[in-house]
Amino acid sequence: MSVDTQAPVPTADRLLIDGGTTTTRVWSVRGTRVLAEMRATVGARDTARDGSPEALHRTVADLLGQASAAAQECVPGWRAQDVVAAGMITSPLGLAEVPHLPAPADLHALAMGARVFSLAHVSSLPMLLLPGIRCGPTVPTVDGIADFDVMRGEEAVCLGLLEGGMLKDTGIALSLGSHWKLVEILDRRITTCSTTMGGELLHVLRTQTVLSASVDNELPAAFGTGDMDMLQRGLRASEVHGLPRAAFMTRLLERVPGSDSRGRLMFLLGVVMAATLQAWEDQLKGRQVLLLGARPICDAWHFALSAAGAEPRTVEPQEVTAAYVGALVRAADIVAEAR
Ligand SMILES: O=C(O)C(=O)C[C@@H](O)[C@H](O)CO
Repeated sequence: MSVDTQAPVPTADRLLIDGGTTTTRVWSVRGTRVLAEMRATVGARDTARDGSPEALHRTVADLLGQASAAAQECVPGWRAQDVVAAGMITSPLGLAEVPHLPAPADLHALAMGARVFSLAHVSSLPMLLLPGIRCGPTVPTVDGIADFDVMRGEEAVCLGLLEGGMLKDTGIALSLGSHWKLVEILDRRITTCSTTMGGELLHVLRTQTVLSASVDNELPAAFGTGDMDMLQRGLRASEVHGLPRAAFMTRLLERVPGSDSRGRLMFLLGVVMAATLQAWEDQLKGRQVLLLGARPICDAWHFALSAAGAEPRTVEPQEVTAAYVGALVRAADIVAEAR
């Protein structure tokens, strides 16, 4: 007789939150089917900058309302039973803090570490907040700080990719959001991660420094040979001269006849990437790496990692979203089953 060990197909109506460093997304779902997605460029970074979580709390309340209205419009009778959230929104810069779980951890451990909150100013529904994961010693020391790291949000995506079979039982994923984070998975559990502020650093250099006059606002949607050439030159400049000097070269390039703002942004991207890649190169050589992020950033990393001897593969953004949604729904179901 065969025993069916498959999890039952989820059917509940829910609101899900991915609360990141710079962006907050809310999905209304039936089971794992997304009915609507709402987003705003407000996140944990705003709480840090303002010294108050007010803007984030207000944004979350608005997004939950909008996602509910959109779901009810497309599925009459849709009614959320709860809100499930992960990411920086479960940090002290978010809605309420849930302590990190120690690595190694799997989806079941994540669900068991979740906490239910009642936050009436944000939603009338119970809110299940999932923890992030910490890697390294329980209490880090100054000397050992390089061996310590944390994540909030990326663990849900990676565990969702594992559940969906996109990630093998053992593997590496590189998440390319506000923070660039390398996540290692061993025997279906997250074991380590290494984080750089690559995304935020690029954003700040591009928008808040003198370089904002030298570069385009957005990366090109698709790269041509000229783009790749400038990316490569930025990578090299950073390796040889270090990030602060190579970043200034972006401005100096304005004096080069024929140089344009698109090429200079590609150069700057290469500068920031090289400074990140240095720390990871040995670990990645010969390894398959799943790239998770916006298409242009993934394309740039695909190029740099291939050149560094790794085997990168880009996961489509809709598959990353499906993995995130799947992990949040599964974790909430595990919590419900355990009650
Ligand atoms: O857990 C925390 O407190 C972090 O600062 C982790 C951060 O890097 C997020 O993972 C970004 O998504």
